[in-house]
Amino acid sequence: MAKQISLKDISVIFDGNVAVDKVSLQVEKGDIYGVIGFSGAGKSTLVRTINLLQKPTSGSITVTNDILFEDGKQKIDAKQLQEKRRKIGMIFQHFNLLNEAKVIDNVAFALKHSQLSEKEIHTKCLHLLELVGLQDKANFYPAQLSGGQQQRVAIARALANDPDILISDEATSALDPKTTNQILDLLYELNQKLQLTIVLITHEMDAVKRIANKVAVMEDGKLIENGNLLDVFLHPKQKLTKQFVGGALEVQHILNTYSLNEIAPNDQLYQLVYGIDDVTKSVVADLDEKVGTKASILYGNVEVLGGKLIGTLAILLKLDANKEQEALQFLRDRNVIVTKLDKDVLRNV
Ligand SMILES: Nc1ncnc2c1ncn2[C@@H]1O[C@H](COP(=O)(O)OP(=O)(O)OP(=O)(O)O)[C@@H](O)[C@H]1O
Repeated sequence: MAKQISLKDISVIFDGNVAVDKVSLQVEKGDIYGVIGFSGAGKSTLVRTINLLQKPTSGSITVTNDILFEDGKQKIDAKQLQEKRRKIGMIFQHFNLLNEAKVIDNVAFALKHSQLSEKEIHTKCLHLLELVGLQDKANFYPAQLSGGQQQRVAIARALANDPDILISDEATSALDPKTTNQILDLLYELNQKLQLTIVLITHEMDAVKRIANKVAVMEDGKLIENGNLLDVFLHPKQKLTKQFVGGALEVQHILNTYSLNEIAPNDQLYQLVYGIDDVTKSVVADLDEKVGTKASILYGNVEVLGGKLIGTLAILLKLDANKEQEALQFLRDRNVIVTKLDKDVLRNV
């Protein structure tokens, strides 16, 4: 796959505060690359360097074979940068539409510098509105549309210059869950139909899980983990990543609802994450049968990730140390990712 975006050792420092700390990221053509992290992690700042809306303090940026920034300097002139930016569409949380302009004029706005005739612009805008499912809303004003529809207008506008890349900066954060999924599905459809590379900034793992093929996790300006979605999901290395995958926050919330104080000091809580290939097999039933445990299931969930079924369980094991090791080995031999859940940490979540 061709490299579309290459960020190398990018740092962004604001008045001595390091917002992005030596981050390197490679995005290939056709990727939907999720960039996830809590508020203030540096996601927006990093991604805004791709089109130099934010100049890095150091590092290099290459987009579709052109070096935009290197050795502390911009490497293309203002006109080239303008052209480059047109090939990088952006959508935002608050849509950023012109409220006094009709939907079609909002889309046409992005083409005001193009060589197209007025008629060609009109035809193109109608086509773009059709692409996002809003062909019947061309003459409406933004205020007459729902949030989801307004975001569709913003997507049509972002696609007006036939970009290779679309940056989505928390584009679904202001939308309800159903509309969020509809917008995510639209982005996926556009990715497939137009071979559009998408960089998806979000704080919601569900958004990443729904459409991304790759994911990068950011914390305190650093990229702490990245890779193929399934690899990261099944083998999370960092504590924060473990929290994001497997609905860990939800697991913790549910576990907290149990009376964990009643659990004996030697009883252990584990989170199990595993691929489900054979629906007739139960990993916990096998564990009980083969190792002689009596695992108690406190939480269970199955979801589809990259087309694969992934199960997440939280179980309680009452075992002596030897037996516990045997149980854990049994699970690991079956490619189950086992994470010990700290009861004290849980109480504090
Ligand atoms: N223009 C700026 N001037 C000074 N500090 C900034 C500027 N932009 C961002 N920062 C700081 O950089 C850090 C990273 O912010 P950034 O917006 O990139 O994080 P984020 O992960 O995208 O979070 P959010 O989802 O809340 O936007 C924050 O501490 C923020 O206050």
